[in-house]
This record gives sequence, C-alpha cells and structure tokens, in this order.
Amino acid sequence: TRSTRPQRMLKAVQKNGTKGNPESVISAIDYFCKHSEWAMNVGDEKGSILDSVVTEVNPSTVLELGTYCGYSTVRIARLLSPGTKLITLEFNPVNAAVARQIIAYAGLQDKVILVEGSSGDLIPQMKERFGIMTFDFIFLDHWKDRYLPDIKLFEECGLLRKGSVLLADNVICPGTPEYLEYVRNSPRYESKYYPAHLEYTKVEDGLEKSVFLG
Ligand SMILES: Nc1ncc2ncn(CCCCCNC(=O)c3cc(-c4ccc(F)cc4)cc(O)c3O)c2n1
Ligand SMILES: [Mg+2]
Repeated sequence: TRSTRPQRMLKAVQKNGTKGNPESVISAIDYFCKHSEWAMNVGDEKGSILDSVVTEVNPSTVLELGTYCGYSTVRIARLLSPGTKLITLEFNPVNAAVARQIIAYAGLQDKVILVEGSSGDLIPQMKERFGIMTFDFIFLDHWKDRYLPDIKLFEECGLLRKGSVLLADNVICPGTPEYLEYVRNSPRYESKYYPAHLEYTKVEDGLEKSVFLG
C-alpha cells in the first residue's frame, strides 16, 4: 500500500540528515515540510520558542503528549541534561514506528521513552509504570479536545508540583478554546501566550505556557 506522509518524512531524514546529529534531523524535517509536504510538526518558529522554554526550565522529568514523527521529541531531548529522559505518548502505531526511527537516527534513543497509547489511559499509569512523582515540564501537542481533560487528569493524579510548566501547541489553530479559558481563569495557573504562526505557514497560531502554582 502507498506509504504514509510520516514514512516519506523518515526517508527524507535518512537521505538529507546526518546520523547522530539532531540539528540536521530538525533541518531535514523542516526542509521536507517547506518544500515537499506540509506536516503537523511544531515547526521551526514555534520550535525555537519550545527550545527557549525547555532551556529555561531545565527539567528533570518531561512528558510529551502526541509524538507524531518525533520532531518536537528530538527538539526537547537534545536540550536535556545528561541522564534525563523524556516520556512521549503516541496513539498511532505507524507514526510511533516512524518516530522511533527518527529519534534513533538523531542518536537520542537513550533519552526518550516512547509509549504507545492514549493520554487518557496512560497518564494515570505514570507513577506506577515509570516511578514519576511529578513532571517538571509537559508539552501538549495531541488531540486538541484532550488538552482540558488531560490537565485535569494531571491535577487529579498529583502529577503537578508548584512550578510545573505546561506548554501547549496550537492554542489558536486548530485551537483549544476550553483549555485556554481554563488555564487563563484558574487561580492555580499563571499563563502566558507566545504568538507565532502555524508551522510552515503565515496562519496565526501560538503556544500557551502555564505554570502550576500549587
Ligand atoms: N489523546 C491522545 N493521546 C495520545 C496521542 N497520540 C496521538 N494522538 C492524536 C494526535 C493527533 C494529532 C494532534 N495534532 C493535531 O491535530 C495538529 C493539527 C494541526 C493542523 C492540521 C490541519 C490544519 F489545517 C491546521 C492545523 C497542527 C498541529 O500542530 C497539530 O498538532 C493522541 N491523542
Ligand atoms: Mg501541534
């Protein structure tokens, strides 16, 4: 059967990237998306904002919701301190298989734990399966109507601590209105909007950074 877009993206990484070089993997994916096929990676503009927030937080425990092809996984993992690992959740097994290969091509497989499944099922298992107490940094980039139920799940499961940082992609396009309303009006979060554009386009989009206040 015809290949999928993520599979074609992987071929482009293997052709144009340099094995073990995360920057070259990021560039190869951005080039593919700008010149061959648009894909829903966070992209270079929002990716730079992601980089700056990860660097500022310098997290010891990291969770990503929605791996897709592993582009933001590679962006985050390349910035983590030695010995720190990130957990990333992906629902779609075909995409997960591509992501594993892209992450490995970047040489970051030892810094990433990719778990197949849905956030609603896996978030309550984080403590028991991975010995996590709380997350320092969470990147939300999965089903947009899961952002709000999942942040409530983090609270219920005691996975946030005073200072935990949540960074959400696509709060304008496709949009996560209920999530935005919640984090911007809840006294338990301090939120800040980072304006940008939908990856590889001129369409307005942005990232919302929310700090849990305990
Ligand atoms: N619960 C759970 N747990 C785990 C999971 N793993 C995967 N999933 C399902 C995630 C499915 C992909 C999510 N991402 C997007 O839908 C997305 C879309 C656009 C976009 C598209 C078309 C346009 F015209 C404009 C913008 C742009 C973005 O940057 C996006 O991130 C999971 N779900
Ligand atoms: Mg996104």
